[in-house]
Amino acid sequence: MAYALLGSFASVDDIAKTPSDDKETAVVKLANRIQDEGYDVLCLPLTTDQWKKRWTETCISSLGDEEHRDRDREQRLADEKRAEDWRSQPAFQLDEVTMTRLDEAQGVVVVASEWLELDAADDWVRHDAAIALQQELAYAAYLGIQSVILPAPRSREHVASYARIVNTCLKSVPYVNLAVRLPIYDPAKLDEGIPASPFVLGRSPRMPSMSMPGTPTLLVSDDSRHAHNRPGPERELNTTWEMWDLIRTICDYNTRLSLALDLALALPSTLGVLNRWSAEPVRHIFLPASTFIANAKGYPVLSKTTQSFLRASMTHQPTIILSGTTDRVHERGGGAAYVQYVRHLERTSPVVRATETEGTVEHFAQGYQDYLQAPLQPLMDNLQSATYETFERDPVKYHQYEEAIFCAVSDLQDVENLIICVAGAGRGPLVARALNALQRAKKDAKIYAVEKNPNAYVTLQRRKAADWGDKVTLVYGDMRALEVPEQADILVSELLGSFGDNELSPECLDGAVRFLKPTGISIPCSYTAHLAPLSSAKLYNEARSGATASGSPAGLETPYVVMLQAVNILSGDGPGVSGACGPRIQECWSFEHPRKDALLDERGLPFSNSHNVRSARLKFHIPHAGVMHGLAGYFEAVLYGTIGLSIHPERKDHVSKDMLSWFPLFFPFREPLYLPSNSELHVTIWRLTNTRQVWYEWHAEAFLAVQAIAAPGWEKPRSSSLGLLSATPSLQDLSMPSSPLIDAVDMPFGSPSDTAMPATPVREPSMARDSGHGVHRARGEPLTVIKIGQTNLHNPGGRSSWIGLE
Ligand SMILES: C[S@@+](CC[C@H](N)C(=O)[O-])C[C@H]1O[C@@H](n2cnc3c(N)ncnc32)[C@H](O)[C@@H]1O
Repeated sequence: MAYALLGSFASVDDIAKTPSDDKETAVVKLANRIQDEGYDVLCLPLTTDQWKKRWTETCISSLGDEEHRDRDREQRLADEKRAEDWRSQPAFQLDEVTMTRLDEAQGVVVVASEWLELDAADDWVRHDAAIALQQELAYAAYLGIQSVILPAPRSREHVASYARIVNTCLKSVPYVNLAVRLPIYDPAKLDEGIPASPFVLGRSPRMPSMSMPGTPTLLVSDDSRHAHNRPGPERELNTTWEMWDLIRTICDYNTRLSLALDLALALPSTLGVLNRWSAEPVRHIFLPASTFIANAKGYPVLSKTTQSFLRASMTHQPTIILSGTTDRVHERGGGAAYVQYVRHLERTSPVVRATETEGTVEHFAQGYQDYLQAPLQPLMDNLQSATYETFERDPVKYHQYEEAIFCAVSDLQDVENLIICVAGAGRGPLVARALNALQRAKKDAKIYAVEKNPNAYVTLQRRKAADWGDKVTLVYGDMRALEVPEQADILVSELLGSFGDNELSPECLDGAVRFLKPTGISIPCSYTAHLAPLSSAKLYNEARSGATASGSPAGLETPYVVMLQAVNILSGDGPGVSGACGPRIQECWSFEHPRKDALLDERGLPFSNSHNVRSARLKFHIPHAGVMHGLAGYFEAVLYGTIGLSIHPERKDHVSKDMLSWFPLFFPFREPLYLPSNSELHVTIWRLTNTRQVWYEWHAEAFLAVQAIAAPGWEKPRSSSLGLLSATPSLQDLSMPSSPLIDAVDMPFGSPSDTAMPATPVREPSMARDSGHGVHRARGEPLTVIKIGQTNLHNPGGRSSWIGLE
């Protein structure tokens, strides 16, 4: 099965060089030829150099710059009239477009005129570029083209203008998918002495030729050309991503807007930063032949980082667009070598391998990746037979249970008349596993199987009649209310949800523990909920579409079960700016069984559910800037001894590899929360309850460390008893902050330094990085932590989502 489509880029020259005849145009011939060469998709520019020439003459030459100031007035008026005519009725001439027929346009990906500067500093250039882009998109829509790659943004300064134009285009061309072309980063900016591209700073007349899709260069800020302000790689990488984040935010996360990542330049080895693209809608990847290096035999291969990146990108099922493959950039292999190599990367991608290997979660979950499902409510609802059947397909979960029962039974060698109670038996798989374990341990026991689902109870009766006989006694009813004739030595249950307690295992086992002898064993004996901050534009959009459809925030205040794929966990291991951060994925709370602490009534039941209320406040270190769309929830359970169940991403393979039964939980945020590099995230989550329901509420705050530099106008005290202060900075001393959000930071208060002075945004070069593990102070420069953002309180009072106790 192919995960990626392979695209071949044909330039205007390629089209011109391909002879056409009455039956087939050059474009149709090229499309057929590339299919024979193993490609799936033809990618080509929509317009020709004639269009660029006319647009440049019309819109740039008429601007009246130095060169044209001397022309006579009449000529200038005529030029301006021509431009106005075009603006009021934009249309192409025949030779300005590469395609005119529907058969040419079928299935192609087109590149809009890459020389259009939608983020030009000049208002007129920008205005006319916007009209030109709309004209191109309208023409693409006329031909039924579904995918258009937009000209790349080039200026951080004017990217909002770029985004505004793209948003207008998304509204005016309703059916075309647009992709923003973006290099992952621009190493030229790190290389002092290399002048910024004339393409970036200059106006359109000096634009490069369109024979190849030129790799766009980003203009971070004009200051970046000065050595002392040069951005580090992290900032450079952040800038391209932040541009994308701004564009998609201005376009309100439009699902027709995606990314065309440009891999023309060698990738940095900072893989942690590259992970962020996994949470973004990467639909196309540009891969020119020049990106490849030659191996020892002269064949084209990619650098290790690019290989890993491409392999990981297969989750997006992107169209990988190769260009220049016939230009003999490499000695050996010819054009076919590039195609074979990319297909090899696809085959050896871990995600592709996992998906194609039977028995893995990835194989089992095909079609469910990033698909939001409402969690089961097995207490309130009666499950369908098909749902039980899906559970029963997981060999790992039942194997773990059998091992746990086997070990517990073996440890109870001395107990006579052993009794096992399976609470919530469903269709009976745990009963069958308990019988297996007993046989293996050469022990006899009486088994009680308790089930409240009347329909599953019929299946249990059938199995008792056919397989189990007198060894098993069935008890129909709710374990919180019924009585069993005798107490058990081992209580087996599987009432766990993706977050451990979210299918009300604690509440149900409060009732079932009455069936257990005081010395008895509960399998599971404990379970723990875990959380991690998550970025995923896809999940946010999915949850939001539910909320928009219903007109209430419910969709964004409901935890979902979801097989996570196009996501990025934003946290990293490390102490963070406060020094108090926990690991990348953190424990929230635990439940233990049998529990010893609850006060019980005469029937052995707790008086209220207050003992099952929980809360957690977690601090996460955020090494790389990202947008948080919610929290990923996981659980781990100890069944018995060292035997457990885990969906914790870092431990599941050690504890219960290839277990299929649980996908993680996703707690969405109503609004995305921007987290700058080296920030700190504080998450508070509560498990709350009343007599009828259990629900979660969640909230997050973001903090950033800044150095205590005085605000402009503040004067350094002549002698500071605190001894903390650096010299009063001038305004020029404050270089551009690494994130636009830092500009919006208020003066802090309540921090130790605020008695002496307010803090202002930090000067980035003095914020030393601890190899991605937090920020430490540069000598003599104090850090203060300021709050930079927060979310709403989600699901207050369980207004949008809850789990029913009745
Ligand atoms: C997640 S299913 C597990 C079923 C089975 N043990 C298995 O592993 O396939 C949980 C089962 O517990 C039952 N259940 C949930 N709460 C219960 C309660 N309070 N009393 C009795 N049965 C309950 C449900 O009807 C369901 O059959």
